[in-house]
Parts: sequence; C-alpha cells; structure tokens
Amino acid sequence: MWQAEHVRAQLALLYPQCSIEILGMTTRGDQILDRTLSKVGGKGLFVKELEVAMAEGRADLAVHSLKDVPMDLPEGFELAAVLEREDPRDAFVSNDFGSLDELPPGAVVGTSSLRRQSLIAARHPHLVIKPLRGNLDTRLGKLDRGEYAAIILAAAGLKRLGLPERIRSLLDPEHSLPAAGQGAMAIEIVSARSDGVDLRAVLAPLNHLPTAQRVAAERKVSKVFGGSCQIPLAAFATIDDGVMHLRAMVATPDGKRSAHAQLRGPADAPELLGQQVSDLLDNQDARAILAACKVDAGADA
Ligand SMILES: NCc1[nH]cc(CCC(=O)O)c1CC(=O)O
Repeated sequence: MWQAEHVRAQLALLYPQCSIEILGMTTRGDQILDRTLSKVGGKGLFVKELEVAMAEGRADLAVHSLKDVPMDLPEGFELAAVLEREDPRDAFVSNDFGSLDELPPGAVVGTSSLRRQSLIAARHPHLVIKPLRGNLDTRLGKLDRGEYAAIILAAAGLKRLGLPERIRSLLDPEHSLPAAGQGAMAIEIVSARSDGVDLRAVLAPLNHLPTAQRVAAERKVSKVFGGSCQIPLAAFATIDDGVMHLRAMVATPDGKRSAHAQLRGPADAPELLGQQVSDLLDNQDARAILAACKVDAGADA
C-alpha cells in the first residue's frame, strides 16, 4: 500500500488533471503465513491477483516490489517502469545484538529467504535459522516477543515504512549479496489496451534508467537459472561512471556449496552482462548446486 500510494503521489504531480484511485488488494502471498514462501509457490503469488484485476479492467496498473515479480510475466502483461531504487541491502534487526557477528552460538535468527539462510549458514554456522513470515509488523512483533534473537529484513521495507531505527546494522553486500531487484519497485500494465491508451508513455517519466539497467542485469541471471523463491540466488549490480559491476551467487540452502561470479561491462548492455555472469556461474557447476536444492525442497514438501 505504501508503494501504491508513492506511485499515486508521483502520478498526481505529473498529471494533476487525472484522478487516481487505489484499489487495495490482499494477495494469496499475503495470506499464507504459516508456510514458507518457497514451499507455496514463490513469487507469482503476490502478482497474479493483481493481473486478474487488470485483465478484468478493474485496475490500469499494478505496483510491485520488483523482487516479487516473476522473470517471465504472463502473455499480455509487461513492466512499464522501474522506479528509483531504495537501499538494496539486507538489514540486521534485533533488540539485544548489533550484528550477526555478535550473536552467540545457538542464537535463533528469523528469515524465510533461502538466499539469506544460505549466506548466514555459510558464514555463521553456529547460528540457528528459523522461518519468519508475515508483513513487517508481524515479523517485528515476533522478534519483540522473543521468538528470535534477531531477524533479517530488506532495509528498503523498513525505510519506506518509517522504521529505519529498527535497523541495527546493514549487511555488507560483500557477504550478503542482495536478491535480484531488491529495493526496487516496478509498475506492471496490460501490453495492448483495448482503448488504445499508451500507458507506457504515460508512465515513462517514472522510469529511473540506472535502476532499470541494474535490475535488468540482475533479473537476467535470475531468469537463466529459473529464479524463484525456491532457490538461493543473489544478483546485485552497481553502476559507476557508465560501467556496470554485476555480482551473482547461487548456493545450497545449507550454504555448503556455492558458486560466485562477477564482471564489469557497459551499463547500456545489462542483459549481455547478465548472460556473461550466468555463463561464469555455469562453469562453476551452478546447475548441479541448484539441482541439489530442488531435491531438498521436494523431500521436505
Ligand atoms: N518477498 C518479500 C519481500 N518483497 C520485497 C521485500 C522488501 C522490499 C523490497 O525489496 O523492495 C520483501 C520483504 C523482505 O525481503 O524483507
């Protein structure tokens, strides 16, 4: 809702003559809180019901956290704009400790992200990772009731909802490489509208080119490896002086096996860089690592 309101406010400034309404929706992704996201079908859950609303003409556009948007949208839908990125890093949130390094052996850390789980298990094998779902308030409530010594959340969500003071420290992307698209919002539309309105042109002023380039490279890696919440995959790009630096990682959920790759290339050819980094990961047996993950997930379900 914060994100939708943010887009509404920006559109209202650009197009003061238009009236813009928010159609609030609760998705299945929001409702299923008792199982980890990776087991109930992943990213698509947050997106599908909004697409139905657009297909039925009840909504003209949908605002998403890009991290939750599948790499391949259903036929007839497209992303029209990617907004300027918030802080893409993971945040360490705790009432008693300042960082992962301070946690004693056996301390319980909450996260339902396989990527975060895998990265923590690799660097801090003495910690215990437990699933954590729900909206931000639910997750913080569970921390405050003592169910966890610490939880890991996206810094972007905490900052957007006015809770930056809950962040005790930010995880260095060097150790906790962010997920593809983390911290960015995207606007999805119906590609060909029956009324002929060119919504892509209407939304173009909201598109932030450097963010769009960064996430295009990141999402390419995710796409090559069939990216969904079901696999621990990180992809993070930065741009400095027109040069993009893309880093990516795939791992097993226990963090015992992983492949890492990074490359620099021109920022205006993000998908090529994404493909090249994916090729490097492939050379390090990324497919075998991911195949091992899928066997695990199946055994558990
Ligand atoms: N899948 C949940 C999700 N999708 C986007 C965000 C955070 C906001 C963002 O990355 O833009 C979160 C929560 C989290 O990772 O803590």
